[in-house]
Amino acid sequence: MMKVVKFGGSSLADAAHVEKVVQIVQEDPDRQVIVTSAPGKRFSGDIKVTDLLIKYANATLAHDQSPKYVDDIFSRYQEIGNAFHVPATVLQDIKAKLVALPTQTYPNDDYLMAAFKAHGERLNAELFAACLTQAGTKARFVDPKEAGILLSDDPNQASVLEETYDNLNHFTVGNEKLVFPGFFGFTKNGQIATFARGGSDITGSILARGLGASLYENFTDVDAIFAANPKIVDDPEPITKMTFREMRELSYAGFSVFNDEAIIPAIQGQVPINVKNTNHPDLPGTLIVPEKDVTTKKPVTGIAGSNRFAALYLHRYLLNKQVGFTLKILQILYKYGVSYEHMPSGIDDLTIIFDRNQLDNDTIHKMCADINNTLHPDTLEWIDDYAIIMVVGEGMRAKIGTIENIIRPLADHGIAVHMINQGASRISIMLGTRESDADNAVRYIYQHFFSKAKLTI
Ligand SMILES: Nc1ncnc2c1ncn2[C@@H]1O[C@H](COP(=O)(O)OP(=O)(O)O)[C@@H](O)[C@H]1O
Ligand SMILES: N[C@@H](CC(=O)OP(=O)(O)O)C(=O)O
Repeated sequence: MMKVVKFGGSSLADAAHVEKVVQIVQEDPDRQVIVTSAPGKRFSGDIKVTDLLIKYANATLAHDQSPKYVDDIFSRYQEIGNAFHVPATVLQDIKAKLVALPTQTYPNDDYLMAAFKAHGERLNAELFAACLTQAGTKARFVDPKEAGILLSDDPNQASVLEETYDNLNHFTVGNEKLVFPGFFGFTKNGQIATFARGGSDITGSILARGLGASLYENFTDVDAIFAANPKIVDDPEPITKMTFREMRELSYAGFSVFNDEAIIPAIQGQVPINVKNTNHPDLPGTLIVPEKDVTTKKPVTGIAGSNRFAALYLHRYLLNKQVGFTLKILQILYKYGVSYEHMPSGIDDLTIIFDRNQLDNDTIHKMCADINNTLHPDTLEWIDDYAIIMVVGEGMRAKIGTIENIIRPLADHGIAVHMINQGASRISIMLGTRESDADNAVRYIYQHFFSKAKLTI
């Protein structure tokens, strides 16, 4: 029985939190592999170390050599290191690595950015291994290079290469605690590459699969994954158990508590995930498993909303009769290196939904002009203000009429629904709304399905 345990930035933000993390690691001998994020926000309005490193990278690119960037970052590690009385050499080494970042050579600015960002986790893993050792538990830092965590050549949006799992298969977990930095790995050329933001969850999941863990524990700052984002809905119900499929859809659509790509390695390795609170480790948290008992009494497990989308609406009469129309659109997207998220269609209409974070204004402009010139649609409209609401639940499969219960509260409150996608996934219904309506849509749907009076129906 071996557990991989990941601690998010909120769990490692300062010495008081690191103290709790040390206790959590020490109280269960199965917690042998630890994954650390960079120190996160200590209070609302604080800046995560990853964001401080991004500022430092941008300053370096702008030839700004002010020492304030290193000072701000180093002070975060120093506060933790001093509280644990780690040997002076540990903190000296952290400072030296930060100072050296601008002097290294990088293939281009994107790789420079990746290397700077990765040091948030790298230095925190080194520091945490020293803190554990100080607290009497034998621990060592593991470089992702040593473990063979190989990533694609996308420096800031990398994905894991399959060889990683062969490499991890040969990696031995002994008696000492192993502390891995999350968020980054190495390309085959030996360059640092990071996952997208929030990617330390992915590292934990890769290690859980690759090292054959019995459980992947993901420690954060909430008691559970709730049925709706607690920043949108007051005091939402905790989800005690959900399936991998439910988690994947909910995290895709806004449950930022668990990165949406991070579920994939856990699914491949069939490793259950337990999301728990570092501040209340005795609570059960949320268990994410391959299958669960389904009840139609509670068809909806969670409701998520995300504003990170944009849509291209296209109307042309007899679109359904035109051979190769969609192909031509896809060729244009391919030409600009753009992937799409969803493409719901009618007889004469097509809506293409994009992840807005993947697109800059120049690309949007050129892509729309190309579509206009090549396909001559009757109407072409770019909708920048687009949100997706996802209502998810394994129980929806067997329950008739759920769609009505989702739409009715929105209609009652005057919220327009621009798109409904039901059927593609059997366990979710996706709605498109204006960004300004997204939070209220989540609130009204939540109220309908989770208020106690409604549940007894
Ligand atoms: N449905 C949800 N349930 C719980 N937390 C959620 C949900 N949706 C969004 N969150 C947010 O996710 C946060 C935890 O994720 P994150 O900030 O990435 O933590 P960490 O620093 O531990 O990686 C919570 O503080 C909460 O605000
Ligand atoms: N530190 C990185 C990676 C990460 O996963 O962080 P966290 O576990 O705090 O979400 C980020 O801020 O994106």
